[in-house]
Amino acid sequence: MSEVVAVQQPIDHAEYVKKKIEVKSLYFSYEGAEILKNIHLDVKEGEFLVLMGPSGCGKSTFLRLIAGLEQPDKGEIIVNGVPTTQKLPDCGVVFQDYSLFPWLSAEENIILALKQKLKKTKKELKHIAREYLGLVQLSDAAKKYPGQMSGGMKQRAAIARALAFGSDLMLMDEPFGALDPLTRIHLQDLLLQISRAHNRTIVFVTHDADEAIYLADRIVIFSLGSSAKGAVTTSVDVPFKKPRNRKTLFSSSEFMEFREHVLTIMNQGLLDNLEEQHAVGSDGDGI
Ligand SMILES: Nc1ncnc2c1ncn2[C@@H]1O[C@H](COP(=O)(O)OP(=O)(O)OP(=O)(O)O)[C@@H](O)[C@H]1O
Repeated sequence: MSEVVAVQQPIDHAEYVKKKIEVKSLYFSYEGAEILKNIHLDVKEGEFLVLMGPSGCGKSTFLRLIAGLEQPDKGEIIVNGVPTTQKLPDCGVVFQDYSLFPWLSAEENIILALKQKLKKTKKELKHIAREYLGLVQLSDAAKKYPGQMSGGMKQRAAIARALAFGSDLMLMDEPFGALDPLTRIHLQDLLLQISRAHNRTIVFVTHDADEAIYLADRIVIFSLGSSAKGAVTTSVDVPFKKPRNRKTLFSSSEFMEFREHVLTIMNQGLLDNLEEQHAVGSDGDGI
């Protein structure tokens, strides 16, 4: 039995654990197509929650709703006890398009974000920006503009900005997708370290099952419903104690079994969806 693998549940379900995010009976549609239907989800303070699921099932939309960038058709999202309709939550975000201002350098992009929040001199803000660019191994690119950076560099600059922003809630949409494997490992460990040291709550989207299991306290799997139905979610607690040793974890039979379990839930969702589409097709106009 490997030393990092634990069979008992690591998540504290005691009542005093504070809820960071409460999603209550959430419905959301784009142009009449229901994307999310009746989603209920609580995220605890300090929890590392990973969202998985096939492309197009609504994971990014769900993050945008939590950030208050979209509003629910029905239901509500409460962050720190306040509905997102009343107040935009204080959160650091990394979205797939990086959202860097093209006319500002990597460093200036971070300084601009910090300026809105921290009462510090330009020199102090620059110092913080440099510190976080260093953490994501981008010190040499501080003066570069987004147009002069690769996809992976822009992604790291956006991560540095979100980390520097210092919010205790981070919403991250496939933040490591464009990175080479070594940089990805480095940033996974950096994120885990920061989340533990500062008790940050993280909601993180990935398509990579290994990354999900290594990082998460809990994985929520989104499955595509039929277009009339909206996505459904399944929540799975990750049964391995933190901090995790990557090598020991990935070589354990418990990890392989759990990975299989997660992938089975994902595949089942896809198969159910295909069957539903087939059933709808055969009831239709008999093509
Ligand atoms: N601004 C928009 N207007 C209309 N439809 C949209 C818009 N944004 C997303 N959609 C649709 O909503 C659905 C969910 O998209 P979303 O980006 O949330 O999925 P996702 O699970 O994050 O996908 P991926 O894994 O590919 O990033 C898709 O069918 C998409 O086409």
